[in-house]
Amino acid sequence: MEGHNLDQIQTGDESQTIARRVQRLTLHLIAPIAVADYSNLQLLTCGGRAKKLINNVNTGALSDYMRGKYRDIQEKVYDYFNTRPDLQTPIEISTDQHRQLCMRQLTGLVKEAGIRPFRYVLEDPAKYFAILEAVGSVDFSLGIKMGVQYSLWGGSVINLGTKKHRDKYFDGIDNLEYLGCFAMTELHHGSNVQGLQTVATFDPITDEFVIDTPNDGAIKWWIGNAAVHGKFATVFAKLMLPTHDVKGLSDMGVHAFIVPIRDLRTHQVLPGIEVHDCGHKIGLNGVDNGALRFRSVRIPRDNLLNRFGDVSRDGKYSSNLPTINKRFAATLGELVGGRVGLASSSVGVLKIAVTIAIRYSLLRQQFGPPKQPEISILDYQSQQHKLMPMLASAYAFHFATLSLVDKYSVMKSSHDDEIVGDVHTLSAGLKAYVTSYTAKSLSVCREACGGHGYAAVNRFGTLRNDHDIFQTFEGDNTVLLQQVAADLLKKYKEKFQGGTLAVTWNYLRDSMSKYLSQPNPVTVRWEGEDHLRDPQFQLDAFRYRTSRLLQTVAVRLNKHYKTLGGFGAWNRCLNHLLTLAESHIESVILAKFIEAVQSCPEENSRAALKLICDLYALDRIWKDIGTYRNVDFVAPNKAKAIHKLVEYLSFQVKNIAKELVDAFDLPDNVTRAPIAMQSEAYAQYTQFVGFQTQEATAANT
Ligand SMILES: Cc1cc2nc3c(=O)[nH]c(=O)nc-3n(C[C@H](O)[C@H](O)[C@H](O)COP(=O)(O)OP(=O)(O)OC[C@H]3O[C@@H](n4cnc5c(N)ncnc54)[C@H](O)[C@@H]3O)c2cc1C
Repeated sequence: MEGHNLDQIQTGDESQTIARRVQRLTLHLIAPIAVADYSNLQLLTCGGRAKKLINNVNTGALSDYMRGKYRDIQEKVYDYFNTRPDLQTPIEISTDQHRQLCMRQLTGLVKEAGIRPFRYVLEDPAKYFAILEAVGSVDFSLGIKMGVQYSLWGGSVINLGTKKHRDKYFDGIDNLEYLGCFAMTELHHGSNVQGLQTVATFDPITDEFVIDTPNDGAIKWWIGNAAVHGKFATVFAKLMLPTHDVKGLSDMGVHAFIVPIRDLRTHQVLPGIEVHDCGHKIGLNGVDNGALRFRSVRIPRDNLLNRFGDVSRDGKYSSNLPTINKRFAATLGELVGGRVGLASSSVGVLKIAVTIAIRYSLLRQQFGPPKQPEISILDYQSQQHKLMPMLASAYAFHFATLSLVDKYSVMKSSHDDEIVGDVHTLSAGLKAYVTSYTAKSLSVCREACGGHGYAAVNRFGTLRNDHDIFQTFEGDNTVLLQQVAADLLKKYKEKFQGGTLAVTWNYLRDSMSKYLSQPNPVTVRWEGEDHLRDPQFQLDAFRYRTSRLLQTVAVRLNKHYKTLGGFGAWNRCLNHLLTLAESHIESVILAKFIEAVQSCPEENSRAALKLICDLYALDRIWKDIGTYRNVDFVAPNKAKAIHKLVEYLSFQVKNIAKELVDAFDLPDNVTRAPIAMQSEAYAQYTQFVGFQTQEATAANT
């Protein structure tokens, strides 16, 4: 690293200076306390460009730009829990107590604070997601319990059902009288929903469905709210209709049914239903996940959620959708809201973690030049390298998920087919990409805070454990990314057959030929800062990579198809397909970030956003520099210039890191880690473990 910076210094007497510096730098490694000349090191790090530093950020203006239109309701959530210390989750708590506390938190939110999220699931999804993010920052178990109640159980009733279901269940779901579950996953089948085995057989004599678990592999597993609190479950099962042929029954595919599981008055589990507790988990222990087995459980025909398919009194099936696959896609399609919520909540987790790590890194001092004060650990290039691209990513994801939420809201009101398709793919991709990134970053943040990052009170343990499963539920990330890749391939095929392309993927239509031609031998060598910081260059680089990946995987799939068939060919190219999906999602994120920079009305905030957007883009290019070099998109000199610029931008961002995390506008009662308090952090930390304040100690002696 240092050698690379030293390249900038040319000739002559300076070589001796360089030698001395190298010696000092080496000494620094052996005996850190003996570092001689930090200011020189700083200059080397910045490549002498300190004059261009952005030194001030208008935090208020930036925060206003970021906060979106639903910050007020988030503040209402924060304020409510701030005034109710009895509802705050202690660091150490048993599973049973945590579940009860989580239930009291949810009841308090709805009945005492008067925040009724359910109506927003349909009417104003953006407001619903804003509440979800705020509630998650109180306790992620609470966020998930609320999500199970309103997006999963409630969402399935209103999105998969019809007016009669809405009329009957809306109020009870809204006021928590009808606590419910979403029972899709089984012991043997999670990702492969079409493999579900639970059956719902229509009995024309009694006009009922009979729900059965045919074998132990079909036990509903992991069902939130089932172990303790749920009264109802939306159960996903194969709808079987009696026929008059030899088969006797016809499988109409997976449908959703409302099944009461506990008595509304006594809370006893109803006959024919067996419930067991999935037990203590790695995280989210405030949520009571359970397993359900059904033995000839009878429910009225009306309990079929019949928006996409219905059964008449005489046992005739009807649907506007012609095939099982189309009905299945429509059913699952209504559930994408959960993914949108997880993607934006995951950004909320990332913001909290980055805020704690950066505030502490600014406070914490270790080592320094001889006879000079110690320096903040954020002044170390390595700490900047860990945290500054992460801060830039938190901003990038913020704008990308805001735009996803907006698009989802439009989809809910317009039902426009093109937007529906776009939201499905985008929600799958962003959920997968953002949650994977956040999960990895939580460990980096913990490590960046050293030993104090390991204290449970400083939050990284809970954040990491609670968030980890975001990568799996609402669709396993690896499976979701394949949906993105499949969609890109579909669009690619359409392009070459002359079809139109959906909005988000427009760049494929506009630029495929440009990106698939050989890179210009002159521009691959351009290394000037203005060029590298030009959004057009950055977007071109991202899209070039995606287009190449898309074209090469299409060729490979085609080749393997002949010998391996569709499934085998897909599996042979799977890693390639996943890289393609991630690359595409990164392009979408960057495009949204660039748009957000350009739309920012206040100059000072725009400059700060431009800086972190450049860092986001160039850091991603640098992380994948092997690919860019392999295809000669960048020449060696340009690769080196990108690396230098990433370090320089990280250094610049470091100078405004405090303001950038302040602009997230997360109050201390949300971040909560004593080491990240905005004042007296060390004092708050020492008091947490039991030491008195210095004033109190003095008064007692
Ligand atoms: C805490 C918690 C709460 C939950 N809450 C609910 C709930 O309320 N209701 C509900 O119905 N479900 C719930 N679930 C279940 C959750 O939705 C499933 O766990 C999830 O869908 C993944 O399914 P799976 O566990 O069967 O994993 P699997 O599908 O078995 O995946 C295991 C591994 O195999 C890989 N894999 C699978 N298929 C492929 C493929 N095609 N290509 C490449 N790799 C593949 C995956 O990437 C993964 O690494 C919950 C789970 C947990 C842990």
